[in-house]
Amino acid sequence: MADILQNVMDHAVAVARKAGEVRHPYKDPRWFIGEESVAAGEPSILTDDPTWIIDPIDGTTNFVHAFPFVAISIGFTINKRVEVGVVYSCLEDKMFTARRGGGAFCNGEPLQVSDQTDVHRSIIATEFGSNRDPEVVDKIFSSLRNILSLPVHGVRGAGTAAVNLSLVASGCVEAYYEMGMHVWDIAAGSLLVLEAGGIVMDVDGGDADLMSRRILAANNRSVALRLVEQIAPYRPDRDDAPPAACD
Ligand SMILES: O=P(O)(O)O[C@H]1[C@H](O)[C@@H](O)[C@H](O)[C@@H](O)[C@@H]1O
Ligand SMILES: [Mg+2]
Ligand SMILES: [Mg+2]
Repeated sequence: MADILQNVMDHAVAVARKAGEVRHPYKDPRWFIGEESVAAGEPSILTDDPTWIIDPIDGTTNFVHAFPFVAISIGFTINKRVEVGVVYSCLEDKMFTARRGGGAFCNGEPLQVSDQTDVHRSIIATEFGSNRDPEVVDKIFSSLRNILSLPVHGVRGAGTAAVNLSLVASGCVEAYYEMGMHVWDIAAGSLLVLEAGGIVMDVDGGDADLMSRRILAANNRSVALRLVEQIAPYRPDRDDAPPAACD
């Protein structure tokens, strides 16, 4: 694992030098999008530059309540594409790693998504999120009712987007969707799913967009598209939306 991260960091330095950059890729805030740095006022703009996208604790509510799923999520992008993803599920002691074109692994063992094509025999992961706006809550429950009524085998939520994505990559659930989470919740995990043979798209079936705060990750297209038909979509403010103007 240390080797993978070192290679990536070396790559980041090489890309920077090639571009004539003198910035240090591990220290310049423009090379990071982190939950805590953004909360502290740093920008949340994904550029073509090598960028680390970090969530130090994914599953904060779980952590506070000792609900045993908490993860560290580290993604690395170049040209806005995730090149490396690392999710460490702390209490399970599982280190999930993926490198674009290099497969996905859990503690060094290769991962493969489920081969189930029938949504009725699937488990779907999702989250309720933290938005209590009645219109949003209605959409969440509408999607849930539609999916439960398909019917599916079950609906689950680990309380962390990164772990939910690791569950798709591991073949434990067939799909995960959510609206309202952030880029640092999903950057690393989305590559785990792709490299384990799955797909990642928008909840309306369009192209995935890391900054859109919407994701549907699935083991295959047929399960994903059945879910697209059931999901009542809404559009949270994008992660790269300009800050609201002050009076
Ligand atoms: O625990 P954090 O890092 O805040 O991330 C969670 C996010 O805030 C919630 O909206 C989602 O539903 C969870 O899946 C995230 O993992
Ligand atoms: Mg998070
Ligand atoms: Mg967090």
